[in-house]
Amino acid sequence: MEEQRFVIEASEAKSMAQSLGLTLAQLLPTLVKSAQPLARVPISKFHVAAVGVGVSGRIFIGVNVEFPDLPFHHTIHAEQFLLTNLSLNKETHLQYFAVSAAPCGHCRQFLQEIRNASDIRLLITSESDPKFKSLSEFLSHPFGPHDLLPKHAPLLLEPRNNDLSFREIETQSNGYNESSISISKLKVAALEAANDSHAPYSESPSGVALLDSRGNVYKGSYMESAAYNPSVGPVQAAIVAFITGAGNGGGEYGELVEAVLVEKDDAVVKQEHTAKLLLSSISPHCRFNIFLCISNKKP
Ligand SMILES: O=c1ccn([C@H]2C[C@H](O)[C@@H](CO)O2)c(=O)[nH]1
Ligand SMILES: [Zn+2]
Repeated sequence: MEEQRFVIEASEAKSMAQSLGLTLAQLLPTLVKSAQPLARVPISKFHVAAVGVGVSGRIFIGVNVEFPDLPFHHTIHAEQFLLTNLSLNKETHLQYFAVSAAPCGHCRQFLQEIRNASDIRLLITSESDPKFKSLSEFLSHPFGPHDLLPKHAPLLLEPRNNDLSFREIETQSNGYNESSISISKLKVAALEAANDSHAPYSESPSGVALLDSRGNVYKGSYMESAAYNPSVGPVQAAIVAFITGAGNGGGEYGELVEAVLVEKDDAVVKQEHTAKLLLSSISPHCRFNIFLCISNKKP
């Protein structure tokens, strides 16, 4: 039960709503306050929670996560956390969400990565008369995937396979002896995450897998924004997986002991240095490994 705090199964969500005489959408704002303490906000102390419902009827929670000692752009906004949580759980569309404060411009932009984003409905619980309104009311004249991609290209949350693999003969690692089982396991997980990565703008998908001291693996896929800057890095995505999966949201980053990043050898956007920086800051003893992959997609 504790482990379910960032995802509520559809049947449970439905019975919660029914017992309160509410629709699923109406239930969302009632869950925001209890989610706010899950935010990790050592810098601002400003707890943001976003609670959304997907097409499956499952409810997902997102909170903001800040990293002291690093520049602000590493921060994960609650809305980005929410979308990462949906993506990790293979939820293909976000319908409604309630959030404790008005989404910033950067989050309004990141939400554009979802198909028919303007129809997503959102409610701000801190308003005096909170009501669901369409995202298009918060961001008119949007710039988004439709400006850059072919119409039928898979968007964020939609199934994809980037068709990445390792070369037959391993050519590159950081020199670390790859004999350990944990590294091979992480390598497979990080490649899966890279194959799920939403990186149509740079065509530089990447994935990270993290191992904690209890042997649990957490995967994270890089997710790009058409406007570039609001993108979510693969380490950030894996941290979301760690926070949501590490039991009651209380996992300490110091429990992370091993990390594997997989990215393309000819990527124009490279994660290596940023990933290393973020990981070494939050868990100084976490070993970092990088493995390069190739794309089997025909140009
Ligand atoms: O849309 C927003 C705006 C801000 N924040 C977070 C970022 C930072 O942690 C804190 C203060 O800006 O609130 C969000 O999570 N979502
Ligand atoms: Zn934001």
